[in-house]
Amino acid sequence: MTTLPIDDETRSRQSRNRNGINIITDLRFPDMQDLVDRLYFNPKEGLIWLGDKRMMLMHVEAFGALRQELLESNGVEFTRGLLTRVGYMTGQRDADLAIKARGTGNELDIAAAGGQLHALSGIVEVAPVCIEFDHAKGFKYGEFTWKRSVESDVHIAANGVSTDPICWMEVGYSSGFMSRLMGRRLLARETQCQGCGHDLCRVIVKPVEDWDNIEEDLKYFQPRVTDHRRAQPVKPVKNTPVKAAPSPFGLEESQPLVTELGRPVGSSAAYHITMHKILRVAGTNATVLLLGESGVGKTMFAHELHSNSLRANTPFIEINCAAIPEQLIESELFGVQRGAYSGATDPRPGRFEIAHGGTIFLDEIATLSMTAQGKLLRVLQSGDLERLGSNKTIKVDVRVIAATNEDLAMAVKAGRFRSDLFYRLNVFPITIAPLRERKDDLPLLLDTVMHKLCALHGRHLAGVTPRALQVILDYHWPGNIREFENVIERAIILSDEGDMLDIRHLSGLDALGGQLERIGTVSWDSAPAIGIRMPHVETPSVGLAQQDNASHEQLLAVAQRALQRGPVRLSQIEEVYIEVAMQQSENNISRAATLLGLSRAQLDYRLKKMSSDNSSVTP
Ligand SMILES: Nc1ncnc2c1ncn2[C@@H]1O[C@H](COP(=O)(O)OP(=O)(O)OP(=O)(O)O)[C@@H](O)[C@H]1O
Repeated sequence: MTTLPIDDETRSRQSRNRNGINIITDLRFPDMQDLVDRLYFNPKEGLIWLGDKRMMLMHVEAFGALRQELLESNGVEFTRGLLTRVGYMTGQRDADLAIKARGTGNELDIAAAGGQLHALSGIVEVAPVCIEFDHAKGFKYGEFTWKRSVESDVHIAANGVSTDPICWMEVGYSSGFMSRLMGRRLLARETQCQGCGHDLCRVIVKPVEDWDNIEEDLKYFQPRVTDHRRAQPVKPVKNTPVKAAPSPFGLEESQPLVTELGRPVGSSAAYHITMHKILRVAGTNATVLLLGESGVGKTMFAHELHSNSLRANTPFIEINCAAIPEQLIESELFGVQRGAYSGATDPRPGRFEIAHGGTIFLDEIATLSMTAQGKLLRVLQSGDLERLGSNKTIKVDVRVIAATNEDLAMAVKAGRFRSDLFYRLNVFPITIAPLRERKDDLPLLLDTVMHKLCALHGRHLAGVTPRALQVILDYHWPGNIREFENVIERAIILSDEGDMLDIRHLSGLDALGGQLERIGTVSWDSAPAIGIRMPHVETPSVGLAQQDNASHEQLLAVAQRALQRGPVRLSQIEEVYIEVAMQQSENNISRAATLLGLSRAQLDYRLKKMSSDNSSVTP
């Protein structure tokens, strides 16, 4: 892609290079007229737009009153969490606008748009202090000062000087903006704050893994910890469960955040809406119906619901109705009396009895036989069941969570599902959006899944290359999070110890229809790309992304001409690129490897292979 000329102000920055870390100081933001030009007022129709997003003007006093009421009625933790997440979401939206507005400029200008849009929205005046990036790993450190933050002003006006930093929404904004821009989890922290009486606020942004005690900050990005206020028990569960299984995802607030890896994560609006619904219904005894495509996380959310319920310390019994043969499903769910059929030599409790006092999760509910549907309806209505072959009624107290990826209303119409059961189950439906509609979750998911799977496979990876990130963020993930986990797991296994996870490791995506969109990276002047994602920019395709000056059309033309002349060996193309990279880097293997997006060891291996292949064909 083309790089716009750097304006005078940006050029005035000082750049030092130390141990592969580029430190840029004396930064000044570029002219922001391009951003101002995207602010439209249409007072006649009551509309304000910033880019393609509708905005609103709000009195700072009104915001202050709202914030104060939240603080007084819900406490600091709740208010901080809420404002952090509102800020995070706004930052993500502004990052999209920054990419659209400055997509053809250099990366520093795109990043600067965050501070400028924050100021344009009247929230805070931002000044950059220092930015560092690592040649191998990308963005490493950013330091900014803030003046006149809206939150410090309203906080001081209402409460006086605070002992702790209080620009929660602004911190959320910076974290959201930078995470969206870099395609990985970055976190902003206020190290000094005007709300505490300092001259100005000072903010540091770093990758999540480079901060200590990160759990303290991260909990505000998830609604569950701060928003969770359990309802009082509707009625105490009296009976001891038949077989108590410890809940794998218990959510006592005193529990360490280590459980984070086994619990849902996300930062998209759709994710937050789902979590809010889960938490709202968790404290009741209502039956819940989880809807959504395969692999979106229905099972995981069912666990989350149980863990947040009054039954958290009671059994959570999970049953996949589709995995059990039709003739066995009734005995499995409701139990068997001795002699109910030949072979039933012992009486056996069903899953409902085992779940007594706890929760049963019926996955793939649409596959239940009509008889089983009838029995399930009875349990839901009266809590009564009879084991197969028995007349004795057993009373159970079980909360039911059901899930399906089918349209149950259609199944009712087709006569495959009882309408009375459908209405009974549909008391509180929660639809979980597919991953393609909540791409904001991807950086957080990638981070979580990488940590989990690297630990599982004993691999230590240096990170993810910008171009691989771009593919991950732009792919439409038809198999949702399950597919995402599989692709990342395969990629981790294919990577060598110490590698950066790269496009060549993402093999599963090609197999799924080759739906990769065009990708590309932009350069930070002549330094390696720091990973800003450019989803809508027409740039060279996979494997050619490093050649930021070649247009896609030019490369297509070369490929077309070559193939018209006859068959082409892909390995030959690879060799040609390696040769050119070696020439351009004057045979410096490390520099050539950087040009090709490879590690030094990988290029070294290829060079040796090329030379042994060539010597074996030379007479
Ligand atoms: N929000 C999330 N955060 C982290 N991991 C997730 C999230 N949602 C789902 N996963 C992971 O994705 C995988 C698929 O999730 P899950 O089995 O819950 O999907 P599902 O909708 O129940 O699928 P199916 O309909 O096929 O039963 C699991 O490994 C789960 O751990």
